[in-house]
Amino acid sequence: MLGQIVRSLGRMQQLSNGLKGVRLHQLLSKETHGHLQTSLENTRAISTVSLWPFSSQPRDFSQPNSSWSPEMRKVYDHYNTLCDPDTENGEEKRGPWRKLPSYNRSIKYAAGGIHLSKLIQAKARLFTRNVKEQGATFEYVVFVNKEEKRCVCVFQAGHLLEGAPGHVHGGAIATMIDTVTGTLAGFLSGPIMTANLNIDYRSPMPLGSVVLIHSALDRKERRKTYITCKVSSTDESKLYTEATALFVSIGVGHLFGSRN
Ligand SMILES: CCCCCCCCCC(=O)SCCNC(=O)CCNC(=O)[C@H](O)C(C)(C)COP(=O)(O)OP(=O)(O)OC[C@H]1O[C@@H](n2cnc3c(N)ncnc32)[C@H](O)[C@@H]1OP(=O)(O)O
Repeated sequence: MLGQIVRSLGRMQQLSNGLKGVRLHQLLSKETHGHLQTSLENTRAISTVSLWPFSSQPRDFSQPNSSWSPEMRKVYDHYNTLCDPDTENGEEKRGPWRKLPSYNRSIKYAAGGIHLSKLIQAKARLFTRNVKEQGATFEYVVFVNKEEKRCVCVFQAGHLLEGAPGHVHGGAIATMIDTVTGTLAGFLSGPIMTANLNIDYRSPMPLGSVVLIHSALDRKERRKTYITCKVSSTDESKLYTEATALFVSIGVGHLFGSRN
């Protein structure tokens, strides 16, 4: 068995060596190459979150899927259109809005530090993206406006997030607030951790709701990034939750027990 694995690895190595120097378009059909090229171009535009340390192509969980309600899709389309480039005098100009991709794993080894077993490291998944059934928990997509230092998340709360009967669990709402404010803080300040989160729950959020989570930079002070957050209905007539969050910038060693 072990011998078989070693031989397979050897064959893969030979194949990989043989492929060196071969261009991508020589390996793929014209159409596949075109799709890949477009998706690479879209990914390149997103500066801080595009480094993917794994060998396989990751799935972007923030793409529309069949569980999305018409309301979720409509708001997504609205913000997605803001990300489209404008053409002026035949020249493409990009506005300040970007859609951020969303994967189900964080950066290898930063998932929990070197003290975790290889098995746990391999199985670790992002909390908000760890249920396979589409629409059951957190369906969301984040759009960021770099110039205005703010972002908006369109969030559809699934049936497995129940807290009070028929309504979304406060911890699930806190999770989304931490995720969205943390995404913005990370986008603006690089590696950070949540130091403080204050939440005011203003009205109960029915399960299945589609809501907007607006986050904005309040201020930066040395290593501290302060973010404000409001959760409302998509027409912004109903306020569900308000929050403030503090993120502290960390060095690479922080998650490994070192202060450097
Ligand atoms: C790709 C998907 C993206 C999803 C984004 C998800 C984001 C989610 C992020 C998280 O949920 S992280 C998990 C929850 N957070 C933690 O586990 C953090 C645990 N706490 C720590 O690791 C440390 O306490 C922390 C990094 C927050 C700060 O420790 P440090 O030793 O680096 O900082 P230090 O104590 O020297 O404080 C630095 C500054 O922050 C201030 N500070 C620290 N903790 C504070 C606090 N809790 N409240 C108020 N201020 C605080 C502190 O007073 C000081 O202010 P000054 O610069 O003015 O002196």
